[in-house]
Amino acid sequence: MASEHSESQETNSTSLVEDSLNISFEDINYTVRHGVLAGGRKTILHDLCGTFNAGELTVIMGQSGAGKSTLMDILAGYSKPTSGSIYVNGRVRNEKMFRRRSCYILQDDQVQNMLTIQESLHIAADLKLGNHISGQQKKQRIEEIITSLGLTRARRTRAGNLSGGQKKRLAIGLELISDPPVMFLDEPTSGLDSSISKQIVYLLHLLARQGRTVVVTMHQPSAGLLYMVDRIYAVAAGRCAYVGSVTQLLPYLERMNLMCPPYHNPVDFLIEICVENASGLVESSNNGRNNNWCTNISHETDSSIIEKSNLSNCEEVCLTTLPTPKEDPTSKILLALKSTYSTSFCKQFTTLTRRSLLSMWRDPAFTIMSTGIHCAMALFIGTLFYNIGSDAKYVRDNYNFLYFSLMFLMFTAFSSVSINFPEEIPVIRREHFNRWYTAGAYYTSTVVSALPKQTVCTLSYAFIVYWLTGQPGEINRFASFCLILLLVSYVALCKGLLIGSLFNVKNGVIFGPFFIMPFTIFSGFFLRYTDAPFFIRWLFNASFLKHGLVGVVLSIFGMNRPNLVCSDMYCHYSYPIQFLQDNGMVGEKFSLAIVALISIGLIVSVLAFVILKIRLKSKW
Ligand SMILES: Nc1ncnc2c1ncn2[C@@H]1O[C@H](COP(=O)(O)OP(=O)(O)OP(=O)(O)O)[C@@H](O)[C@H]1O
Repeated sequence: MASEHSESQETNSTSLVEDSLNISFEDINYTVRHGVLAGGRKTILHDLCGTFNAGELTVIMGQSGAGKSTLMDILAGYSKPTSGSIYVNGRVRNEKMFRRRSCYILQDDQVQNMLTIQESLHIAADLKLGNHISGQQKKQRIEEIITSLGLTRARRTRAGNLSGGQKKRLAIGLELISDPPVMFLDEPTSGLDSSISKQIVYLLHLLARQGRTVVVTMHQPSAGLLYMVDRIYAVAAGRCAYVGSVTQLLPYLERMNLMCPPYHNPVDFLIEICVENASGLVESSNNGRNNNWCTNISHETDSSIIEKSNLSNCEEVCLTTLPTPKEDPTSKILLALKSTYSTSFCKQFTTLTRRSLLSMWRDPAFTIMSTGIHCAMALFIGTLFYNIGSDAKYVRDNYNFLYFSLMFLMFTAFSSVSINFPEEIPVIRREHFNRWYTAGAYYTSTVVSALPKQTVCTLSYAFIVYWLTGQPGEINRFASFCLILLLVSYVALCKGLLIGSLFNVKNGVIFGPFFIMPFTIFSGFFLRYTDAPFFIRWLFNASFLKHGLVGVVLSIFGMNRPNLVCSDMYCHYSYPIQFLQDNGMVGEKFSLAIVALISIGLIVSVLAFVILKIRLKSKW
């Protein structure tokens, strides 16, 4: 096969003019580390070869653990093979170019639950088509997709309320916006009943018939689906057991004296006998090189397929209005762009922020609950420390109140993001891989759209407690107090994003406190900076809570605050300067606390972004 392929790199110009992309691969090996300490390696794919053509629906099938998803990941460009080559129309694949012409719909595909089908498609069109396609054309494209995928009646239904089949169709529709000629789908029918599975496979069959190369993995396609499948690629323990048409499968097996019982699904039979006859099958298929059994690919008419597969319920899926890639200029307009992404960073950022805010607006329960909790806690704390602010007798209590406020805001901001953010990762992974937006645009929009809620919650809390605890009625002190609380909650929010980027929800809940608790120890509240051993003092400077505590204490007791009234015989802290001195804060500066908080916030944000980027690149 190698000789058939030109070794020249696939050039941009050739990709631009080609509407159909045939994919072939040669000697694909994939090895992973097996046991970090043992240093062993495990080979998952062994010298796999094969060809998947445009205009055909190819199903990669095999037992669980055979290596289907691994092969699919490699073909889609999601992971790199350890060795081997992939060709597009006979030329070595240019990965960057290929990713612009293909899409990958993952198994755990998730959509934005709070948005309706129509809104999701509009956002996808804004991100994937940008300003290169006019508003009118975008609208027309969305209408075509909605009609073709049979989603007209559900167009105003939120994705979270859609059935499994409708959700899958929406996921496919979102990628069809930019009309990629190559589509990869990992287990598109998993979790769906047989009638919905038929609908999905019929849709994929029609998409293939329009000239696309459609490759899907399926554990074990049922007999009812096989009429719509053009090519089967059976994987057995990382090797190819059969490549060819459905109709040729039985003759292929019979030639090897493997007789499928009458009325038995040949695919089920192949899967059953795969293990014990693996070596013979792999030899016979020449590990995917033997294309003799592909000659009879039927290309049956739609009416005969509908009849044979009993597709009466599926008439709603009908691609009559969707133009074929040949007729549709969208893909070519997008390919002519120099950049990998169709839209600028700004456009991606504004569209993603709009989407986040819209989702938040649609699901106000979380925002209302958060604000409610902040207000309720503020009332409780305000009542507990009622009117202590101007009395020298309660300076210690006031200090405790200030520290508690920082801790409360830190934990609420941290946990709200560290729990919510990991749930978004599967959506971001798909959209980012399919070049909707850069990781930077997504990350920036996430931070920016989280700020309004955090600001409202923090200011509600600050306003209530400041007033109830009877702090000085000076606008600049109140403003400084609010500013510090806001900055502390923003830094905690960024730390939440960092943990959310690193861990899933479960591990985030377990490990999150380990990441945040050390900052409480080095805040200066439990152990004063001046009392700490010399070699750990730097940890105080790295603790945002220390700078937060300095900031709030200075805003209440610093800035030349006059002496406090004493309601007792003797008050040790009638002179605010005395309190600052005892807590080692005399030399501290409010402006430095602000600078330190902003710097720590920026460092944590950058770290969270880098981790998110790494996570999106890897499968972790
Ligand atoms: N990173 C890895 N480390 C160790 N083993 C791995 C790794 N990735 C995949 N495997 C193993 O490789 C084999 C093939 O995995 P793959 O997910 O491709 O199978 P599959 O055919 O798609 O299975 P399923 O139908 O259950 O999804 C499995 O045995 C899996 O455990």
